[in-house]
Amino acid sequence: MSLRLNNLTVSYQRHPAVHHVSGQFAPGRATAIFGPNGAGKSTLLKTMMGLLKPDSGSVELAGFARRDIAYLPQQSEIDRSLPVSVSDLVATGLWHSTGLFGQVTHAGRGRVADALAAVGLKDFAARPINALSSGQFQRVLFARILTQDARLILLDEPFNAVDARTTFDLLELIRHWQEEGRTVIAVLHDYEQVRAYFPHTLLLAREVVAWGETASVLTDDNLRRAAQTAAHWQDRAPVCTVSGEGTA
Ligand SMILES: Nc1ncnc2c1ncn2[C@@H]1O[C@H](COP(=O)(O)OP(=O)(O)OP(=O)(O)O)[C@@H](O)[C@H]1O
Repeated sequence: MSLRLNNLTVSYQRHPAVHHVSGQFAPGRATAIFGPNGAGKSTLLKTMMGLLKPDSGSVELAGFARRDIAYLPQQSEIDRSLPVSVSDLVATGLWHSTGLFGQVTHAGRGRVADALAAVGLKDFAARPINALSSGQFQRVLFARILTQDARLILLDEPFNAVDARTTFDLLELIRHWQEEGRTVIAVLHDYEQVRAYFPHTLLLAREVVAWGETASVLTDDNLRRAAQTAAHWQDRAPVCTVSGEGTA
């Protein structure tokens, strides 16, 4: 199983947000995508998920089917007003096996209960999702990933507006996922979290600044280069010569 980016360029109105990015994610490990604001991190994740179309280059998913991939967007992009319960939402992680309108089986209900227990929300199954705190809601979304049994897990700033205890518990879950050989790719802003839980890092500033083992990537020199690159393009983002619009 591997996930490789081949010379990937993704633009909005021809302004590249991700520019000629190539490399391979470490299989069965956790990689952090780290970089300044506007560096293209979310754009890259959405492109890997197939939500944005690249102008050029490709995302090569060898050995992963679509059903193996879980994607957690930023909480701000999720509509929580739907009148569904915690267990209903977690059960949507089973839709690959149940079909969109299929009945959840007894075994499926057991998986939902196990997933809720694993994220510390055993007694929350019947709670409406709009009656949860940000931290509790993030636990529910991680439980959904557990029921899906995803092999490739993409997380966009999963700990934004999440309390310290929940962050710690979910980071431990990410550690456990690696022990199970799952590939985790997460956009993060917290340097200490990256160093403690993510053996690999892609430092992105529209282009790859560095990509490899976290200790060798997050050096003062590389971080300075990433900040300088960001300052440069924010003044005047160039129009890429590659034609096409990024939005799928
Ligand atoms: N829908 C869009 N339409 C036009 N431009 C966009 C759109 N989404 C993002 N951009 C621009 O693309 C660039 C990369 O944005 P992206 O959200 O991928 O960065 P990021 O690294 O995730 O940023 P942050 O850390 O601030 O969340 C930014 O300049 C942003 O303004």
